[in-house]
Parts: sequence; C-alpha cells; structure tokens
Amino acid sequence: MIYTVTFNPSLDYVIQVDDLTLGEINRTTKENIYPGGKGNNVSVVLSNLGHKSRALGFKAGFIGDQLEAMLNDFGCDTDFVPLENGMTRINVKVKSTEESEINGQGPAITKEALDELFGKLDKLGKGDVLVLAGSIPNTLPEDIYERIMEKLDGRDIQIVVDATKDLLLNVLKYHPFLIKPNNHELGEMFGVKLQSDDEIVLYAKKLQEKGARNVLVSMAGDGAILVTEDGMVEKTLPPKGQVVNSVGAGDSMVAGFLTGYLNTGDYKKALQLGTATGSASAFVSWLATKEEITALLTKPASEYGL
Ligand SMILES: Nc1ncnc2c1ncn2[C@@H]1O[C@H](COP(=O)(O)OP(=O)(O)OP(=O)(O)O)[C@@H](O)[C@H]1O
Ligand SMILES: O=P(O)(O)OC[C@@]1(O)O[C@H](CO)[C@@H](O)[C@@H]1O
Repeated sequence: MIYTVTFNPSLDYVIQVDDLTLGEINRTTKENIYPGGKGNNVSVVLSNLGHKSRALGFKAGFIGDQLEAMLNDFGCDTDFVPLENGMTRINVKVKSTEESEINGQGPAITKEALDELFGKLDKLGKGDVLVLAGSIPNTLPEDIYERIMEKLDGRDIQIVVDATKDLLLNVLKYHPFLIKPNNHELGEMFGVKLQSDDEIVLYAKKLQEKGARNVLVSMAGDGAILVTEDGMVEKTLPPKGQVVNSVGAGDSMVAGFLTGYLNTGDYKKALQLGTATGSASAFVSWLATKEEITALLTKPASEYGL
C-alpha cells in the first residue's frame, strides 16, 4: 500500500488577477478551489494513474472537512487525524504576470494528535511505500520526518521525501528511496547557486553520500536530472506546452515517477513518466488526469504499465 503524509494540508484558492497591484483593490477574472498539500497532491495523481493510496495527515475545522470530502470525491482514500482547535489553512495562489503564492501557517498540532498519527504509521511494514511531503507547521519540531524514519527504520518500507533544508538533510541517514529537491532547493542546502547540469549532478551525489538512494532534481521548464543508487545519471527535457498552473507540478512528478517505478522497476521509464506527469499538470488548471499525462508521453503508455 502507498501512504502519503501531509503535515500541513490546505485548500488551494487559485485566482487569476490580470494586473495585480499591491495597495489597490484587485478583482479576479477566474477563481477555483482545489484540495492541496504536497502529499495529498501525490495521492490525487497516483489515483489518476491507477494506484490506490491512503492520504494521512491532520484536518481541522470546516476547511479540513471540506478538504477531506474533496479528496474522497477525487477517488482518494483518507485517514486524517482530526484536530480539536484551529483551522486547516487556505493557501492563495495568484496567477498574474507572474505566479505568486501565499501559504498559510496552519493549525497547531497537539502531542495527542501527533501520537495518533504515529500510531497509524506504526502499522506500516514490508512492501509499503511512504511519501513524506511538504513543510511542517512551526508548532512541530524540525526533526519530525527524522523521527518517523527512525521509527520505521529496518521495516523494508520505501520512503520518498519531498522537503527542503534540514527537514530533508536530517533524514538522509535513514536512506530514503527517493528525494526530490528542485535545483534551487538543492543549491540552498549547500549555500551555493547551481549554474550547470554538472554542478547539479555533483551536489545530488553529495546527498547520496549523506545516505539518499535516488535523487531526482526537478528543474521546472528545464526538465529533471536523476542520479540513481546504481550510478545512472539521466536527464530528461520536458515536453513543450503552455504553463497554466505549475502548482503541484513537483508533486505530480513524484506520483508519475513512483507509478513508473512500481509498474516497471525501470528508473529511466520512471523518470520519463515523472517528467511527463509534472509537465502535464503544469499545462492544465490543476493536477493532470491520466489522459492528459499519456498525451505527453513519447512512447506508448503500455510501456509504463499504464
Ligand atoms: N514551465 C514548465 N514547462 C514544462 N514542464 C514543467 C514546467 N514547470 C514544471 N514542469 C514539469 O514539472 C516538473 C517539476 O517541476 P518543478 O521543478 O517546478 O517542481 P517543484 O519546484 O517541486 O514544483 P512545486 O513545488 O510547484 O510543485 C519538472 O521537472 C517538469 O517536468
Ligand atoms: O507550504 P508547503 O507545505 O511547502 O506547500 C504547500 C503547497 O504550496 O504545496 C502544494 C504544491 O506543491 C500546494 O497544494 C500547497 O498549497
């Protein structure tokens, strides 16, 4: 079974404001509300690609209830821990001449609620896949992903971590199956600005030296570079298209990569499917469907087990 964990899920309010001006009343020309949070997005796209998963995390207030209902409508199984106080956040994504995002702080997570989540995670075992994705509310300790991985260490669970800075660096000693920083996040972790593919590969390998098994570095419109545990270094370029909403492109890439890998056991195919899935989501108003993804594949979908 695949499990995703989103510590700070959201509803995403995606609005088009043609000419955003700070300090003025701005009017939208388009608005939509989608379920959000990185792990939840991975669950939605996995479901679109035919993989069942269970979305874990926390929900609070009526926004949390709505989030869960929307995820269930999109075919995702959820098992959220309810929080007694606070409200699941609403993240605002503004599409104008540029894309801007305002992400909420999110509700406080109590020790009891955290224990309940750990109780659910304790049931995972051999053959399960766990995706830990996104930021954590500032009420939680920075080592929370590390604690989860320490608890699950040695159970033969394939763990994917999509996080930044110390949240990611601290888990590497537990040998995550896959990590997916983008090129900016990779540079930030080492305090450098990465200028070339060679530099990206060099720093991806440094993350492997610290314990990561496979490192997938996404580069938005420039595609992605994968460095695998068996020494393969592979770059893909994204298909051409018009970006409509790139929120969730990275999460889609993770879902596509996992699907490709689980269906074929082939890292190269996983990278190709991951790239097409990321781009397919960037080219539509929300996370891509299977049809939208397969339309961007250069080989028959059956080659990826779809
Ligand atoms: N402008 C674009 N054109 C084509 N493909 C894109 C574009 N932006 C993203 N993608 C696809 O999505 C993948 C992931 O994108 P990106 O590197 O932006 O991830 P990210 O930074 O984790 O994104 P997010 O946090 O918004 O989900 C890219 O490797 C590419 O395949
Ligand atoms: O605040 P975080 O956890 O870093 O990111 C949250 C978020 O921006 O990530 C998703 C896209 O990847 C959105 O659905 C969501 O709003």
